[in-house]
Amino acid sequence: MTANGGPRTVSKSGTDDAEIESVTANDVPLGSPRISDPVIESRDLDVYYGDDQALHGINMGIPERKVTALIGPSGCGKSTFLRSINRMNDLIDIARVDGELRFHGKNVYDEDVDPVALRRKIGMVFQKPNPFPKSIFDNVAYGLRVQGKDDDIEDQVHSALERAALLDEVEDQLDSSGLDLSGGQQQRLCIARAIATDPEVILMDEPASALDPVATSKIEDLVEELSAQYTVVIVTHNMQQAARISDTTAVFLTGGNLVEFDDTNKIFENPESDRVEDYITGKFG
Ligand SMILES: Nc1ncnc2c1ncn2[C@@H]1O[C@H](COP(=O)(O)OP(=O)(O)OP(=O)(O)O)[C@@H](O)[C@H]1O
Repeated sequence: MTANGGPRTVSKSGTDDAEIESVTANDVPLGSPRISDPVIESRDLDVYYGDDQALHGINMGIPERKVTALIGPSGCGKSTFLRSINRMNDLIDIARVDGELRFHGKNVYDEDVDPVALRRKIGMVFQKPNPFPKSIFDNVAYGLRVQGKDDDIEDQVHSALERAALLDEVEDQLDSSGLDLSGGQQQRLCIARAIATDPEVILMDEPASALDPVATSKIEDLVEELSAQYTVVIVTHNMQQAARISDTTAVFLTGGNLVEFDDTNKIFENPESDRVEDYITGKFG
């Protein structure tokens, strides 16, 4: 489990000036592995809800085709950061973003970026499975039809269900309602829906927190498999889950600060920050 380019430690005390210079943003979290060509990069990202600042100067590069976990205590801004990646915060009237969030080097907050087109490239799966009240087939076909990509739709739906590790269980009931599936199956259906239109990035906000242990384990296996093809960014409250499935881990702490970001093994075995160590070992949070 290594980030692209391997784990490279840059401490805030500044032992490697060249490395710090290469980060044009003002401040980097502890750790900060060198990631060549990150698919997503936040630079001095601040997010406000009205007068309240939820995120402070987040600087982070997310490696391509890896699983990056966002962890930290409740209210520290994990979901806010996740939503800032595909501009879902635009849907919250009082939310405001400063700084940059780059996707392949382009700031997604530039005026010429269409958030709907952006969300086709950066899909999202939510905490509570939210299939449409339609058949299993139509759930997966929905985005393809909206985008006019309905050639070979049968094949595309089958392929998405297969990649979401659901096809074997639903092959004979594609016309049944998606709402009749179990919670775990519904979540995999939502993942199939998200990947059917072939995004590059999948954002997941605690996708297994509403599921039982067996369904959770299936989602975890699936997340690892998906990272062969997609960049996955996942918010989780479950530290064992982050340790099991992610390659890199970002630790946010109370107040909306990204304190440490590194190779997952490093975060869990030998974090730089005492506060992160206290959090990981369950002393608070
Ligand atoms: N829609 C909103 N309107 C106003 N404030 C919000 C909104 N969403 C989040 N916040 C505030 O922003 C801060 C960060 O919340 P966020 O949900 O991003 O944290 P989180 O780390 O994901 O929390 P949790 O683990 O509990 O889901 C919190 O103080 C929260 O109250």
